[in-house]
Amino acid sequence: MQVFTYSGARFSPYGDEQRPGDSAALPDDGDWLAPRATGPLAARVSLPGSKSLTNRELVLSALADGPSLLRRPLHSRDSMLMIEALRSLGVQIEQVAGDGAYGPDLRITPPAELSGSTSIDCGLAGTVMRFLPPVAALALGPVAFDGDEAARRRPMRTTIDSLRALGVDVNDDGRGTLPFSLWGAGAVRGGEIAIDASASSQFVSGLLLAAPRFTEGLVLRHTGERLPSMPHIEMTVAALADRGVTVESPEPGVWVVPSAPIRAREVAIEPDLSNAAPFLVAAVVAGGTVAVEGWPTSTTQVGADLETLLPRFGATVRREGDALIVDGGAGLLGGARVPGVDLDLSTGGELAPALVALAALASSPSTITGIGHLRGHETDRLAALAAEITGLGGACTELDEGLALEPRPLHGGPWRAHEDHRMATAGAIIGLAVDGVRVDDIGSTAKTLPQFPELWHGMLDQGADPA
Ligand SMILES: O=C(O)C1=C[C@@H](OP(=O)(O)O)[C@@H](O)[C@H](O)C1
Ligand SMILES: C=C(OP(=O)(O)O)C(=O)O
Repeated sequence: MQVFTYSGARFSPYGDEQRPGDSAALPDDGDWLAPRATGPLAARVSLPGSKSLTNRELVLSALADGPSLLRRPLHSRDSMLMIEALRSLGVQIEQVAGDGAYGPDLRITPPAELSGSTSIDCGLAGTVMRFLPPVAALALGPVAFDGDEAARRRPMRTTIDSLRALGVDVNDDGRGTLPFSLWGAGAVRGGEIAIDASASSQFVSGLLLAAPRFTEGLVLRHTGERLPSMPHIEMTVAALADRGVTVESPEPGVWVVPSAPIRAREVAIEPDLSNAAPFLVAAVVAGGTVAVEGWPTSTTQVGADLETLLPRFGATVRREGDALIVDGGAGLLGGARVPGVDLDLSTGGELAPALVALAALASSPSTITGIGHLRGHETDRLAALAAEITGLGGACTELDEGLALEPRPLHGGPWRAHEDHRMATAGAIIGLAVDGVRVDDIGSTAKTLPQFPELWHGMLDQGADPA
């Protein structure tokens, strides 16, 4: 069995070896020359597991009443960071042989008591920095949290304030970001607290995941004006329900979590539907079809919305067997008209970079709103998308809560990933249609999809027979 390593800032499931497919496209300066599409596609793509599901199930398994088994989990930098952090809190996590194409299954055995006196590297993973502090508060002893330089710019004040409101001893420098530390008392009493989760749904999810282990459970009230990414909160509530914990929501923005055992279970992780976005968008650009295999019939993943979003750009979408198939017809490259869109993406901000890249190639203007909170993602995604699209000759301007795009002919040039996996894949989308787009850090895709370069090349190599 292939040995997966969990070390190094740039995670690779291939250990120190170079990832297949990378070398051909890497010029001397280390940039990745995005491959052009040369004709309509006829591709089938199978993707690794969902980051959001994997990291939730890792946390719930660590807090459960016995050993759990995750089948076909994601193996990427974000899941590696979660695994290492949980191990350092005393959780046993072993790789066991499974039937997944992208690595082993995971058996997770919770300790009798979580142990503190450790430090946790959050990397750039929002799920690690927002989900683990409430878990660490259940451990005994000090736990320090830090991450990448870019992670120190992501909002954390709500996590810090909510822990304090729960009576946890937190030490920070008042900036509301990493690094900070807390002193776990071995238990959290719980009760009722109010938080402002307008900067990230992960503040809510992090508290809900640990709350069944609070002595009195939790009544959580969101007080801010907006609450992004609701499907991710629904995913958290559903994952808890599947483990025997019923979270009630008596009114919008209020969740009531009982103090209850979190059941151990075996769970199969669905493919990552947000990571399907660039592949499915490729069919709209290149024309022809891209099928993503293993598309769930029902899911809490917001990537499911691609089924209704991509037709707005002129594609047709169908299901065949277990696959979702996007048919781009002649495709933008074959002369099909790809209309711009007016979209509110407040529920699915994760999909924004791929859809903005497509909108930059569209033949009429687009406005994408409801995504102000993307300024606190891996990078300020609104500034980054506007800068990179403008750098290639496009017209993309920032709005208060979104982006406005006008059709312009694009030219090749550098595309900076800003350490953001979804910026890197957005550059790959534009590079399908524009010669000479060079992504500076394709390795950033290792955050949630280390196999991106070879899957992308593999998709393009499966072009339709011109006859
Ligand atoms: O809970 C989760 O797994 C996530 C929630 C969302 O965060 P925000 O609410 O901060 O956008 C999403 O964008 C992120 O990629 C994953
Ligand atoms: C915002 C994202 O990640 P994170 O889980 O680090 O918040 C993302 O993957 O688009």
